[in-house]
Amino acid sequence: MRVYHNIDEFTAVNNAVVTIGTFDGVHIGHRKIISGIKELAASTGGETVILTFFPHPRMILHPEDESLKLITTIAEKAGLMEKLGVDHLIITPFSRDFSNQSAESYIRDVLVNKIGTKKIVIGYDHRFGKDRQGGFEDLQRLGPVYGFDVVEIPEQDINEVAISSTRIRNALLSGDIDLANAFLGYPFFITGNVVRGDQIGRQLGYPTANIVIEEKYKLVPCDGIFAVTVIIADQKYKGMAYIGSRPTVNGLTRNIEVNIFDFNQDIYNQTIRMEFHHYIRGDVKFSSLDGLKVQLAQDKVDVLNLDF
Ligand SMILES: Cc1cc2nc3c(=O)[nH]c(=O)nc-3n(C[C@H](O)[C@H](O)[C@H](O)COP(=O)(O)O)c2cc1C
Ligand SMILES: Nc1ncnc2c1ncn2[C@@H]1O[C@H](COP(=O)(O)OP(=O)(O)O)[C@@H](O)[C@H]1O
Repeated sequence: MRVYHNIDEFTAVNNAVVTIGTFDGVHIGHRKIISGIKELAASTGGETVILTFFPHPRMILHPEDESLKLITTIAEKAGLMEKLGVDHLIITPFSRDFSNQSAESYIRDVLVNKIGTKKIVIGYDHRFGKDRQGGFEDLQRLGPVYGFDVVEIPEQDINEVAISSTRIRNALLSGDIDLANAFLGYPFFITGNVVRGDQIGRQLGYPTANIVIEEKYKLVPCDGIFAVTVIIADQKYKGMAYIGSRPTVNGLTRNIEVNIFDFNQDIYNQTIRMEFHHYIRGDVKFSSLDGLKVQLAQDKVDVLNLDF
């Protein structure tokens, strides 16, 4: 898959089969659309093109506002699309110039001349161009003029897609990992760097790698303990993860930590990926570190008893 960070880097391809959207999570609804464009491309000898937008205008206009949370970072989204076999991913920032184009010039200059669109798969409610004046009707009207077909994604499918992105976010925020993963079609994951903590973990007999996620807009599940797999340098390990403020040791920051099973390596400063499989329990303030230690032994038993 080729990734373009600006639409100007893209040179038109033959028989481009295009879709446009945010695709947060690249979940089962999105996968249906992506397999749709892949089939269309395969039957016409064409190439698949996804046009997505990043950063979100709110991130540029209000960088201090951290309320916007996404299931996937832009890099994770690109990775998932690559795995699905998408040929081209164009990531355009929501610039003023871009959003000030008229609907007709967007269709002519971007979709037709820049991308070479021969088929566009789009929701009935997709809006584009200045003041969101353009829509499905404009594409249908101008398709014959510029030589492309418009394929509508039915209302029911759009609603499903929208519902599942919101439902996945809500499921992750309420600890329903099983539901989130069922909608995603793969285990929810985070990607981050391992940093130093207070080094209490190793004294407890449970060293925990502290993970820091660079992208502030990445959604982190609710506080609690989770059964996870950790991917370090292409190797997979099972483990138990903790998200919370460590009330037992009067922690001041909200941490993401993981005790990795059957593992004993220094991984400070490494980038790791952690996949969430099941929610185990909520965060608890223990009256002593010994109390926490007893619970950690039980958590490990509980995690190892699960199928994942
Ligand atoms: C599986 C797991 C469960 C945990 N549960 C709790 C908990 O219920 N309450 C709590 O205060 N801390 C909990 N912790 C966090 C520990 O307090 C933390 O790992 C310890 O303070 C070590 O911190 P350090 O990595 O900074 O050394 C848990 C950690 C793990 C790995
Ligand atoms: N099984 C393991 N699980 C997690 N981290 C481990 C493990 N074995 C060794 N480590 C290393 O030890 C570190 C965690 O030890 P810990 O005492 O909790 O220190 P810190 O407070 O700095 O996280 C990890 O960042 C990693 O480099």
